[in-house]
Amino acid sequence: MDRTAGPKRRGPAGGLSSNSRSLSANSLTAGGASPKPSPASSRRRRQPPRPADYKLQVIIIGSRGVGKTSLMERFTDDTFSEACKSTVGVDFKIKTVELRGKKIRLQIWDTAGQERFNSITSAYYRSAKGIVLVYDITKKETFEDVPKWMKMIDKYASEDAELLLVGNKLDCEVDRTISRQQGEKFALQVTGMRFCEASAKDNYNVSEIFLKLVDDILNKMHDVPRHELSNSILSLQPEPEIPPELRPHVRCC
Ligand SMILES: Nc1nc2c(ncn2[C@@H]2O[C@H](COP(=O)(O)OP(=O)(O)OP(=O)(O)O)[C@@H](O)[C@H]2O)c(=O)[nH]1
Repeated sequence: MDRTAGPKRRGPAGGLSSNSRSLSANSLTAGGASPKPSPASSRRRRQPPRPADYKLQVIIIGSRGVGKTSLMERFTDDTFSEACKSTVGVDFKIKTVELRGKKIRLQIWDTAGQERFNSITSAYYRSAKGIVLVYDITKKETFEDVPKWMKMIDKYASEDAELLLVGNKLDCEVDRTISRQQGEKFALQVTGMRFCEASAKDNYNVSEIFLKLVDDILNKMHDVPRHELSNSILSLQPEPEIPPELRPHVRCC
């Protein structure tokens, strides 16, 4: 499969809300003096949480130290650590998001950037409905590695997987070595690939990355009525000016 040729896939928009996996109000015990709960509260307590309408898998790939784990943890737990702990093999976290009335259980696979784990991580590409390919805007070599990661995608991922290229560490603007235009230009060459810059540290565009990906994945699924998805507009934080020649083409989240 070669994604580097052919027409661009259409980019849907998405208006959405999200919520982390949390204790349901239904799990709280009823208070009050009576040891016997009222029929209404007893009904509430027994009610199981609404099951997810969809279960989706998303994988995060990219070179060592670009911030894959940080993006995942920022999205799932709203935490950030300055410590550099290399992922060994793969790790995952789950977050449930709500998108236009649909409950989606998102399983996010965080892969090791070190090449020696490629034989392990490649096994997780096939089932991913969405792929986030990350580079570090301050480290040229991580951007130069992007074609290598594209080869992994071409080899192991489903052709239907939604792709998003992310230039992370936008908070380190002074150390930037890869311009936004370079990232956009690369994404333009790949069929249907979106592009955005983000900062796991500053929590900039992080939830947008995952929610946009989910939105795109849902758009592809037949049983979601088109009219439910057509009005979605993802609220983005303002981004730097895009040169006019690139604006109409780039699918930016
Ligand atoms: N300034 C800044 N630092 C970041 C950002 N994201 C991650 N980092 C730092 O970059 C280092 C590597 O982050 P990780 O999330 O472990 O990177 P990774 O891509 O998961 O690394 P591997 O597991 O080795 O492939 C850590 O010290 C993070 O604190 C960011 O947005 N801004």
